[in-house]
Amino acid sequence: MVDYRVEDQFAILEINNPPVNALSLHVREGLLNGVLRASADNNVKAIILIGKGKTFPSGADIKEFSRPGKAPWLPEVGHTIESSNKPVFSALHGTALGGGLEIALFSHYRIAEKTAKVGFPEVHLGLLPGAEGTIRLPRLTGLVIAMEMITSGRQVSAKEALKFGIVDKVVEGNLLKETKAFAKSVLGQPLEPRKLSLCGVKDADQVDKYYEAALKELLKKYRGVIAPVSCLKSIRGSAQLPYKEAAELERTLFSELMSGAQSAALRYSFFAERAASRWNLPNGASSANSKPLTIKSAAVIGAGTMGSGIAICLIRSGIPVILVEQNEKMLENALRNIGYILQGSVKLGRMTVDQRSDCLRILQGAASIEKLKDVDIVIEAVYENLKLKQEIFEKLDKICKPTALLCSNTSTLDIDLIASVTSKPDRVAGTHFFAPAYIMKLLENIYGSKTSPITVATIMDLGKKIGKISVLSKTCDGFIANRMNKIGTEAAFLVEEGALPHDIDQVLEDFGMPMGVFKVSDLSGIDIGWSIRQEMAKKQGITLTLETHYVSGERYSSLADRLYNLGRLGLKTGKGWYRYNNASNSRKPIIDPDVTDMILNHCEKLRIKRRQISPQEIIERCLYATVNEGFKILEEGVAEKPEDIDIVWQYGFSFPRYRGGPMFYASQVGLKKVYERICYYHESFPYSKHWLPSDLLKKLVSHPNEVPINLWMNYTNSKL
Ligand SMILES: CCCCCCCCCCCCCC(=O)CC(=O)SCCNC(=O)CCNC(=O)[C@H](O)C(C)(C)COP(=O)(O)OP(=O)(O)OC[C@H]1O[C@@H](n2cnc3c(N)ncnc32)[C@H](O)[C@@H]1OP(=O)(O)O
Ligand SMILES: NC(=O)C1=CN([C@@H]2O[C@H](COP(=O)(O)OP(=O)(O)OC[C@H]3O[C@@H](n4cnc5c(N)ncnc54)[C@H](O)[C@@H]3O)[C@@H](O)[C@H]2O)C=CC1
Repeated sequence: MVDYRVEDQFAILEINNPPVNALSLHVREGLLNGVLRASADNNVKAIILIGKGKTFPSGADIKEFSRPGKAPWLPEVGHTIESSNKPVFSALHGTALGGGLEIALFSHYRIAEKTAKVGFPEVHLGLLPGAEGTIRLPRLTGLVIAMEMITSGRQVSAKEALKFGIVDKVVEGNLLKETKAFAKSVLGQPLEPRKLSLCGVKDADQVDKYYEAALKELLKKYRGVIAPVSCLKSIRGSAQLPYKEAAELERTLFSELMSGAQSAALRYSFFAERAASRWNLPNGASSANSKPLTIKSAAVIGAGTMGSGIAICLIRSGIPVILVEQNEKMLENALRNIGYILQGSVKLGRMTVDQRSDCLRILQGAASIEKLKDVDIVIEAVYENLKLKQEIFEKLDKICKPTALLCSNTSTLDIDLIASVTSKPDRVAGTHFFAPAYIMKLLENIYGSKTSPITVATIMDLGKKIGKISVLSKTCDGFIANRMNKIGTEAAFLVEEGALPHDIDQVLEDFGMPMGVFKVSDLSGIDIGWSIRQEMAKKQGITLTLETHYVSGERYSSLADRLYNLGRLGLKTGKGWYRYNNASNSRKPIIDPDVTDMILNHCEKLRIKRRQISPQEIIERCLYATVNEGFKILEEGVAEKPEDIDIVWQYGFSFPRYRGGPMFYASQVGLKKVYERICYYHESFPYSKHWLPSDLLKKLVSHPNEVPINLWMNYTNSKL
């Protein structure tokens, strides 16, 4: 794991632990033994630590954090490095992160290859750099930069690291050769001034001021997240306490974070995200054995909200797009709108003026689909209407080249029904983007019964290329995301039973959702849900009234229909579940007594006796109903593994990452407890079929050994 050799009186300790040279136990042992051996060898003048392959160590081995660890610990390795009688040089390339950067900070000198990046990403894992990173970095950079780098987890370039004083030299070419050359130039100089444990923090007298300012920012930016604040406390300790005591404080804070629920969820999320990019189809095809096609050109049909956003995602990644609308006028409007959106990105500093021009240069409009014969992929984003989509796919089947992939952005429709009108159903799939498509990171890809592995591999790969997190779902009504989301339904029932919209929103926001469900509904428009419900009723041959309380034996809430009838369509009309001060263009929701009156009237008419509802019930009703559906989705193979579901929720619905996702959350509460509450709610609400307990969940609770391994979370010890 650490190769030891002596060259030109340099002991070279080459860390070899692919893929990212994580500091696993054997690497720590190798470093410790290597430094001791070199220190005792009279033929060695200096020691060089370097990574083999693509990087210097990118951190501690996160997998080791979930099991009891073993000494030597990183701080012990670090102090052995610092107290060596020979100068130690860390030669950085790739990504020197976390524990990797800490090892470098224990070294006496740091040389970075020009393209290297350094940083402390621990905060993203709900941790702090616990091998004295919070004590050492401020000694090099001063407090402000250390606070910013450690609480944000930002990686900085070699050039910036040089400016901040983190590295001593930036080199080009052969890193080892350049490090030796640098080493020769400083050999013989005293080591004491190079030992950070002996240095002070230069702006220590300003610590209270910097701490207060940073804390204020953090509390605003990372509501409910604890690691950034712990990072800050530890950095404050670095300035206020003697080195040893500061290190002890850091250790205490690190242990608190490590044993806490937030870090467990964030570490799970790190691996879950990577696991979601791996997929297996029932026919044995998988991400490991299927190669994607290269997508060099694309077409998007329908330039409304979604189509325009999808086109932006593609052109931003350099993929030329033909955007198709119904007529020239609509096309012109859409192209102008895309120009404005990109202009907004320039204003926000997300792209340059030149990049915007490059994007627009590869965007072409068309008012007919006849022009699509040469494109590699078509993404259809017209209205959510099966007949219309089938007509379009039938035409595309005739016009497009035989190798072209034909994809739909449908949010609910069965991909098999869309594919059935084509002669090449193996080339048909769903590519479900989330609104706004040019911002939201999730791409939920959907395969039908005939979709080929190449098609799946290509859309999963395309997602990655355009900067999305791709997750694969089998086709079904609503796929993973929309099928599982029971929050809105249960929230409306809770309002009928006694809660008020702002009570529910507050509880969901306190849980960590960025916005409560009623605020989201106002933002997207009350009319959107209304049209979906009307369409559904039409399909079933039902007429919905304001008194409708059951539809086909299922409980139904007409509260939102009442809002629609009152013209309260949400933010756009200045009134919805909340009121908005449109005169001042404010998007701030204001609690509206008229809505409370409307709710009370509704309940009176339907003879619903209202009662006090606790925050606990709100969370249980909204989340456990969702979790129950999640288990049904797993059972049916719609999602292959729980990690896929949690990643869909994190990136599609902004579920707080520090809670892992609904499935992880349920595992932390305890599946047995969740199951019991689901059974209780099923008994209480027999007319809501989403409370019918999932068989898989029942089995996990009663006969866990009979459940296939992929239906367990791999990266956590789920509690029963
Ligand atoms: C008696 C008791 C006494 C107790 C005393 C205890 C004292 C203990 C003190 C310990 C202090 C430790 C302090 C510390 O500083 C902690 C850390 O260092 S935490 C880790 C910080 N580093 C990171 O968070 C980096 C995470 N990785 C990345 O950001 C990216 O992987 C990276 C940029 C490095 C590379 O990206 P890319 O090329 O895109 O590759 P992938 O992301 O796909 O990764 C490839 C592969 O590698 C796995 N992996 C990556 N990083 C790690 C890691 N740090 N540990 C383990 N595995 C890692 C990743 O999961 C991928 O594998 P898959 O199989 O695909 O999942
Ligand atoms: N709006 C949302 O939040 C999301 C919507 N979706 C799905 O995306 C699809 C599109 O939705 P939106 O963009 O919201 O709808 P939209 O109404 O904003 O846009 C649809 C566009 O399709 C165009 N169109 C209709 N028939 C056409 C044809 N024959 N040829 C070319 N263009 C045609 C319309 O002129 C319109 O501009 C739907 O299937 C929807 O379910 C998916 C995810 C989120």
